[in-house]
Amino acid sequence: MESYLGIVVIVVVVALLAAGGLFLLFRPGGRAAPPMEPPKAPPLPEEEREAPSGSTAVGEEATTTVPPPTVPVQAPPVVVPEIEIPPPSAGRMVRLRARLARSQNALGRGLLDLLSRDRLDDDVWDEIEEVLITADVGVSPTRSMVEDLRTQVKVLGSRTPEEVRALLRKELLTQINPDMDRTLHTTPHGERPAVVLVVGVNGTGKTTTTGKLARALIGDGKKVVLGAADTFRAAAADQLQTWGERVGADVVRGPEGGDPASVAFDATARGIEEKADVVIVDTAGRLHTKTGLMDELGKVKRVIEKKATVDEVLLVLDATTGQNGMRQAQVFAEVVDVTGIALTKLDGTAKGGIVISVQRELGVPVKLVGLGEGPDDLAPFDPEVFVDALLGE
Ligand SMILES: Nc1nc2c(ncn2[C@@H]2O[C@H](COP(=O)(O)OP(=O)(O)OP(=O)(O)O)[C@@H](O)[C@H]2O)c(=O)[nH]1
Repeated sequence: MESYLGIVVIVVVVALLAAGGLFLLFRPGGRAAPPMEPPKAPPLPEEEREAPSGSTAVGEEATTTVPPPTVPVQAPPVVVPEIEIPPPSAGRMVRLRARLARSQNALGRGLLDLLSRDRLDDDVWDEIEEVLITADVGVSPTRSMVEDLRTQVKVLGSRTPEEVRALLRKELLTQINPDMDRTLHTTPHGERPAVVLVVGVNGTGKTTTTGKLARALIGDGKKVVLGAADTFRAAAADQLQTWGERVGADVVRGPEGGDPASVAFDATARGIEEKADVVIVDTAGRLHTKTGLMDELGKVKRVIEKKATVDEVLLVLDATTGQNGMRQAQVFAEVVDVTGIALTKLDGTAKGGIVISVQRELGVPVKLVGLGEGPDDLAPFDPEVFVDALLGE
């Protein structure tokens, strides 16, 4: 009987505890304990919210992988290259004349110092001759200069520094010959553009000069088409393409190792089609054999002439290569009628006298000079500015 009463008491106590618990849980205004949430992973960027690529699918063989989700490919933004507006070519040589400092020190100052000495004996004249030869003036122009200077110094007698400078200025100008026609012929002929053929040994700065020239002409308000007929070197065509894109000039190119004449023809045709003022054709200057070069350049020129006139054959010559460069230039001058010289890297040499010797040797004027690596560092050659820069004015 006692054990029966005990069981009843336990049942009553349990029932009371249960009722209290229920009351606590569901009392008015009360809240159930929040369920435990798993910790939140940091939010993924949009494209990563899909299943990771290559993840194993549930219920599949462990070796089977799910193909990567197709992530919508966003088209890259269209980058429209900014077209540059290059400055006009006029006055560039004045702007760049300080770049002739090395020639000024070696040639201009050297001569001024020697000619200012009180006594000009044979030793001094030998030194003057040496300065001229070292600056690449060339043997025969040096002789004629020394002779002229000797005569004039005798006439002058005692010399003031101003007189020496004036004397030297006059003599250098005579040697450079300011009367030569240095105009770059780029005027179109009615419907047909003018054509400039750029020739020279690779490495002289030929492609760079072609690109710089295009900029200068565009700066002067002309419409230009470029022909990358140096098909021998793919990099040359790429380089030209970049130059063209920067200034909005069309570049016609062919397959690597293709026929340069066909590129020249296409470029001329494009020039006519687009009503361009000038077509500039960059050629490969492989000097493997003289006949090979003659055949190649001859063909390029003939093919252009089916559609237009070749107005300029511009020979690019590296001023730092001295007599070696001069010999190569002579080969080009023998195979094609050069009408002008573009003398590059004149900023990097003390041998400014090459202006005199190259004109004398080839009988054609220096029309353009390269005075730096910048895109607008190509200037129409101005003899007076050049001589004044040499003499430090
Ligand atoms: N300082 C200076 N550097 C120049 C001048 N002209 C060209 N160069 C540089 O000379 C370097 C060599 O040029 P090149 O190897 O001749 O290259 P390129 O112009 O493609 O010539 P090609 O091989 O004939 O096509 C380049 O870095 C040019 O920027 C110049 O007038 N002055």
